[in-house]
Amino acid sequence: MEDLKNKSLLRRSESDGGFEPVIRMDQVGFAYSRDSFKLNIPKLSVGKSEKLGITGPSGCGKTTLLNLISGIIKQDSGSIRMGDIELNKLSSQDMKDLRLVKMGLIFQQFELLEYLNVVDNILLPFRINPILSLEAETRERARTLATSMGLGDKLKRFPANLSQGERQRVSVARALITQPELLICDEPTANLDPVNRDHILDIIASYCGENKTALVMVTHDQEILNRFDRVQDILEFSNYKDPRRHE
Ligand SMILES: Nc1ncnc2c1ncn2[C@@H]1O[C@H](COP(=O)(O)OP(=O)(O)OP(=O)(O)O)[C@@H](O)[C@H]1O
Repeated sequence: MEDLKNKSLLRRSESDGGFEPVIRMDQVGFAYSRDSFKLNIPKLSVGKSEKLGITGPSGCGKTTLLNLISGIIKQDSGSIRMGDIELNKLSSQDMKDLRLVKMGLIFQQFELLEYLNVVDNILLPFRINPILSLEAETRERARTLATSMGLGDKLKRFPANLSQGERQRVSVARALITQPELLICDEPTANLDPVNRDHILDIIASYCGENKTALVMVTHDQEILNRFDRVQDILEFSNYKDPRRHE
């Protein structure tokens, strides 16, 4: 994708005033196979600076939704757009590039590389794809980001020598180092104690607030959902039958 290679898509539009959706789904249908679990999403969008919480019972399709938004899987029908880019029209390489440049992903498992130290784990997006060039300024930014997350004295440590909360802070910094327009989080604090949970959520919220980054986060935790502008229960969009509900 030439635009991405020229990095013109790296720039944010200043004219969108925050109302233009960063991601927009229309009439999206998805099934892993016939006669199985299905998602049907008439409309769902997330605007610049908006914080959308995603919830619903286990198995109702929350991770599937995140995988659709991040282009890891393709919908069967309908459209998913990021700005004016229709995701399913991209080749798989262009989709990977788009994901790398415009999206930050944070998961429940921290997914750090054990043989890289804190700074090099944060810089991973720059190491795996030539469309992002690793400059001295980026390295400095990684150090500053890590320091702002309380990792300033651990920049050269390897993941094995970090606590759970520290590991997740590294993975948050790695998701933010590319200055994404959209941050996608799948239960990012599920493996953390309440103190570390609140610390990570505060870091994410303040980053998104300062940078007008759109946030989509899956969580079961009602306390976390209270922090969001909007909450969407994915059960509404899926044919999943919740065993806890009696007809
Ligand atoms: N690769 C796959 N192939 C077939 N079915 C799948 C696949 N991945 C998930 N499913 C099914 O799709 C449904 C939705 O799964 P998904 O992981 O999106 O749910 P979830 O709401 O994120 O669940 P949890 O809260 O337990 O993580 C489930 O019924 C699951 O069994």
